[in-house]
Amino acid sequence: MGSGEWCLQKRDSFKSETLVGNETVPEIGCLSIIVLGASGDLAKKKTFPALFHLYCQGFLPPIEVHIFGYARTKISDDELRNRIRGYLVSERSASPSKDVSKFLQLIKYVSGSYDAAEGFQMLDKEISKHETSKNSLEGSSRRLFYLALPPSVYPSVCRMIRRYCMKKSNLGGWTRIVVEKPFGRDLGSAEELSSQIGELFDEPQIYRIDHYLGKELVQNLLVLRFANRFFLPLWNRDNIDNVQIVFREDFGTEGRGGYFDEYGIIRDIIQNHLLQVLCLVAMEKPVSLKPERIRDEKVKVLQSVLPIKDEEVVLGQYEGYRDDPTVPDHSNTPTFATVILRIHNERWEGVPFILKAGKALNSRKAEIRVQFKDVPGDIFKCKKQGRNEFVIRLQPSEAMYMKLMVKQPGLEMSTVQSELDLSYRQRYQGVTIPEAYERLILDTYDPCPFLSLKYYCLQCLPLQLVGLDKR
Ligand SMILES: NC(=O)C1=CN([C@@H]2O[C@H](COP(=O)(O)OP(=O)(O)OC[C@H]3O[C@@H](n4cnc5c(N)ncnc54)[C@H](OP(=O)(O)O)[C@@H]3O)[C@@H](O)[C@H]2O)C=CC1
Ligand SMILES: O=C1O[C@H](COP(=O)(O)O)[C@@H](O)[C@H](O)[C@H]1O
Repeated sequence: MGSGEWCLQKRDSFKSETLVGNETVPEIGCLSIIVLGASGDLAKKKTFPALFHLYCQGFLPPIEVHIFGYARTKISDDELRNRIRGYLVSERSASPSKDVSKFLQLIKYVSGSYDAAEGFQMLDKEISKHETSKNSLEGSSRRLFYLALPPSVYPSVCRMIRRYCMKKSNLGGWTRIVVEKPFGRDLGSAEELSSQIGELFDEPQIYRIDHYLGKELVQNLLVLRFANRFFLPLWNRDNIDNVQIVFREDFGTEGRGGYFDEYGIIRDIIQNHLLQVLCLVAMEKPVSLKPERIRDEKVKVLQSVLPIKDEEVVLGQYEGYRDDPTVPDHSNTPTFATVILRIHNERWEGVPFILKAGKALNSRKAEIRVQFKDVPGDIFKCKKQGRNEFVIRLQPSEAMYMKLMVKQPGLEMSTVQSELDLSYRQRYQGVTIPEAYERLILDTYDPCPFLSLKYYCLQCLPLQLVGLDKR
């Protein structure tokens, strides 16, 4: 590759193998992806678009794949297709409108409740019909159930899947379930949920996902921290003054009040997305990239977090939140929160980790801002111009930049703050960065050979560990 040219390494699809007893069996059966909660926000904005991107790249060959939507809302196949059509945009498609139409034809919709046999029996019938039409051998079919639903219905949905939608899997087939955050409301409910799901499915069948772990620059954190000599000696309390991890969104609940009001911004964003990022910023080097080893280091960070002080929490609710018809009139659910976490260990003692998240703010941004301490003995008197900062912008427009002091070009010896800027759009021109959900979903049915399975699907982080469960 010549200098200045960059490309995104393309990942080849390959035929996975699955372990049946002591033998590995190739996965040859057809694949059904079932999106439960297909009428919802996540399904429309993230799940179906991610499936579309995978389709455009050849990771969902129509010859072996079918997609099902399931929810209570009574709509036809075409109505579901029309709801999601506008969200299907792919820079990787040579003929977008043709691809959209072909992709939408792969989708079938089944309506039913989340706790009654009838709907799931109907769903099973439709999936089986598709498997038969693809001549999939009994025992070889793969079924991926994606729960784009509030966690309150996970247990009943899992019971229904277990009872009515499981098939033999002795010829390389499998049934997997994907569950979203927030995983319960607090430690007690998370543990209860875990044991309820654990009674129905084996651990390798369960994927608990947090899509922030699939974002390009969150993925980059491990590389950045542990493959660069110059960050190693600086990444500690001697040099870092504070770390800010910020999520801002410029829209409100938009009809999702039924889900959001039950959880609030802390459970929706801070406990999962921002804590996962905090763990990657603060943890020690794991002994390998195995998911269990990364999890071990994250848990150590969380166990070192001190109970949060009331005076280090700010909560708020945006004006107009209660005007959303899906939000109860007297709700006091926070839509904004700032929380300071303090990690009581050798590396981070005294360094505040400031976590901020808010909906309906004036801009959309997610970033990590590492602020360094002032230089001791400042002979240039440049403190007022700002400190060194290292910023990792997760979105929009992925970038990393370092704010640093330089000499103002010219005859005088004066200082000015400038930036070393690695903006991805500029640096990796022509490269399309995958959406977080693309990676996550692909890994649930076609694990990457270079990374361990479940790399992105780490255990949930209990709220109680950091005392967030009381809010
Ligand atoms: N939206 C997003 O951007 C993201 C969401 N998530 C997670 O995905 C999950 C779903 O989120 P989202 O799609 O936004 O939520 P929605 O509020 O849109 O709910 C999804 C669907 O679930 C059904 N539903 C909603 N509330 C209830 C309820 N109380 N009981 C039973 N069914 C209900 C509805 O379908 P019907 O009535 O037709 O059955 C709805 O269309 C959540 O756990 C969320 O944290 C994760 C990442 C991003
Ligand atoms: O998990 C969630 O994330 C989305 C924001 O995701 P992003 O990738 O667009 O940053 C948020 O809107 C939603 O409330 C929450 O459930």
